[in-house]
Amino acid sequence: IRPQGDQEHVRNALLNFLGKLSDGNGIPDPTQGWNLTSYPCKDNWVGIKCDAHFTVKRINLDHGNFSGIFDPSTLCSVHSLAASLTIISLNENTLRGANIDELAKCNQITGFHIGGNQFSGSIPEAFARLNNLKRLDISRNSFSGVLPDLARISGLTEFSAQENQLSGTIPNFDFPNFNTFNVTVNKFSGPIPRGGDLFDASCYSDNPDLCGAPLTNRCTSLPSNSSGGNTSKKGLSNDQILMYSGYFLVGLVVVLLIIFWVCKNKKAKEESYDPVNKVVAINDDSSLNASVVSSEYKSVVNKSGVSVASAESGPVSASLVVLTSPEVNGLKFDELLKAPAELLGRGKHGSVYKVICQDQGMTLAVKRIKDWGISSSDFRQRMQRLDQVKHPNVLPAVAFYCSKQEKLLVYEYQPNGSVFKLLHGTQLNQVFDWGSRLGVAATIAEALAFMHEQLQEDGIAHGNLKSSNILLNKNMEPCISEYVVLRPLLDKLLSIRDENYV
Ligand SMILES: Nc1ncnc2c1ncn2[C@@H]1O[C@H](COP(=O)(O)OP(=O)(O)OP(=O)(O)O)[C@@H](O)[C@H]1O
Repeated sequence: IRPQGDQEHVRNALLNFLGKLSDGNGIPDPTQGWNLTSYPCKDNWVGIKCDAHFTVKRINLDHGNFSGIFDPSTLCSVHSLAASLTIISLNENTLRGANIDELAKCNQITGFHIGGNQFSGSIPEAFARLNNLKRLDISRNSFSGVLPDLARISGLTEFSAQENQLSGTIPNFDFPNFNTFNVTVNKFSGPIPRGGDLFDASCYSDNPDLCGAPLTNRCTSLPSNSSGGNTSKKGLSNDQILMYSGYFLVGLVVVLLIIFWVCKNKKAKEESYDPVNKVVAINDDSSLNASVVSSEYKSVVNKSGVSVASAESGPVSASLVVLTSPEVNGLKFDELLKAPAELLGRGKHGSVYKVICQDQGMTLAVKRIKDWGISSSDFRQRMQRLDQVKHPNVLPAVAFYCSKQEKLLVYEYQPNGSVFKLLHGTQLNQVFDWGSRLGVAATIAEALAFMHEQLQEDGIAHGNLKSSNILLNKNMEPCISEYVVLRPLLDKLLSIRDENYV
């Protein structure tokens, strides 16, 4: 049995509800209850059905001659009523509606019957939240607009909506569950959903734009969603659309993660690329073909991101540095390094490769220096200092690469061999008489004197002057090559002495 206070609340709510329903006139016959001197369950108000605990379960005021307003908020905002009411039946009155969406608060409702009234406007979305609804009768009113997705209410077995002005598509109801279905005389359009043919064509008649079984007019195209129907073009419910969108988003995230992972790995691989090993491999196996050599050089350039630069660009840490040289200005260095290469020879201090750049019409000689005990910064400083000192008989480096383990020097290729080859007769058809030899010696001595004078303060000497490092340029002029490749012998002796002393 409900406490007195609660019953008073319920009584007040019902009287409020009736007041609006009857437009303030109440129930004409006082013997029917509905007054402040009695209680709805205890005194058996007309139209009220309660259970054994005096809880209001049903309100049935069909044919009550009511012409006011049905406002569900008067009932459903009272917690105990909202939790107990299962049926509201107001058929065959002349009622209009207000706050109809508030009915969703009475979520125990299993039957809502307002057939034969004057309700108008659209059916609120909130109706689709009446999860316990089994029977819905909104027939013979003036409802318009599209239906909410009532197909979400899984237990629905009766839907009577005939003689309204409803439009849009018919929700994808679970027709096999239904025992009553009627949407005649409306403005529904599109195909009758799957299973809808369980009901006769008479249940669909007078909807000119409806098509498909059980109607005789066939659907010619996919249903249009422009009228705002609650199903998608392919008959997907909102839930399904939401679900597929979720799958799509998860898929997208996975794909993006994979792309991110692949890119990261690629970058890590590029960063961990060690040109030394490749060069060593070439050095260890002279039968390796030229393209291997060139690809190694290419990766050096790619890694550094440096192409031909002017002298002002200066050194780039652990990367290829292009020094000034009129011959290579404007030449793209990566293109140059893509070119085929061939091993020219191995000396005591490293190997030299001939690299042919056909596009630019240039041929270069690249020397990889082996085991040179000099720091990268020292090497870089020497190269840059040397670049400032020019002599026509000293072959300038056009570029260098410098990392902790690796040092490369790039020169213009000199086509006429070395003084060593002239002296030892390996070059045929070359006459190297004493006059020419003295001329070469004088030229080299002069060039050397110039370099020593210029670089005196820097303490930079050639350190490895010999006939194989005196090359003959295209004019058969002798040029000192590989200046600065080695520290001067004196430096070496001093460092050996220091090491022993320590
Ligand atoms: N710029 C160049 N143009 C043409 N040939 C070159 C050039 N630089 C070097 N060479 C040739 O490449 C070959 C190998 O040179 P490399 O300097 O490695 O040998 P090396 O002088 O005998 O030894 P090292 O200088 O290491 O003591 C030599 O025959 C040399 O004349």
